[in-house]
Amino acid sequence: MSARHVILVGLPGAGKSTVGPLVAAALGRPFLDFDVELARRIGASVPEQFARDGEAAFREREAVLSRELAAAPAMVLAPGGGWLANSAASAPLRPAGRIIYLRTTPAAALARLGAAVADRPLLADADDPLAALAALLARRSAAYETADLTVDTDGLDPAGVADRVAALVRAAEGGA
Ligand SMILES: Nc1ncnc2c1ncn2[C@@H]1O[C@H](COP(=O)(O)OP(=O)(O)OP(=O)(O)O)[C@@H](O)[C@H]1O
Ligand SMILES: O=C(O)C1=C[C@@H](O)[C@@H](O)[C@H](O)C1
Ligand SMILES: [Mg+2]
Repeated sequence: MSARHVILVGLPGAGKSTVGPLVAAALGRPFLDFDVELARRIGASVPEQFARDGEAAFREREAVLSRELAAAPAMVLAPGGGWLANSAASAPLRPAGRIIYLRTTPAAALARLGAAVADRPLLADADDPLAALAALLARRSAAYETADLTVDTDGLDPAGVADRVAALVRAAEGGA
């Protein structure tokens, strides 16, 4: 099979947007961040889209972008944290992708996010963001665990995570 998209999945704070460009540089492929691309297309940030148009509209936008990318040349992709559990979005892209789960605990994700929790609409209004992240993980972990490959990110810095992802992808592609 030809080279496939490398698709990073995991909780908010897993590091998809941070690690993605490093993986892309290591593999010599373009990088695309869904949240950034959708904000550019719609002309509104993700929190603005949630507030103005609702979550369902945002999820449909993720699905449209996924369908477009299914036929695109191989890239490194960072969808939003809810993409894999949104099967209308992830199913069309799955056959064209190698899915890598950046696994993290809710506590580590929250520590990484810090004040940026305010930019995550599913966490921003929670009385207890740690409990909200744990609830997201409980709902999504079965989907995340269907990834082709997993990297445990707690205790690794972004460069360390990117090195592991790039090495796993090279090994998988070399053996394909
Ligand atoms: N391995 C890591 N070690 C320490 N900090 C990290 C690590 N990965 C990411 N971070 C930091 O965590 C924060 C959140 O990372 P990032 O935005 O990449 O998460 P994300 O997975 O894209 O989340 P979302 O699903 O909300 O888009 C950033 O400040 C980033 O610098
Ligand atoms: O985990 C999620 O469902 C989300 C994560 C972010 O990347 C954004 O896509 C949005 O805040 C939703
Ligand atoms: Mg991100």
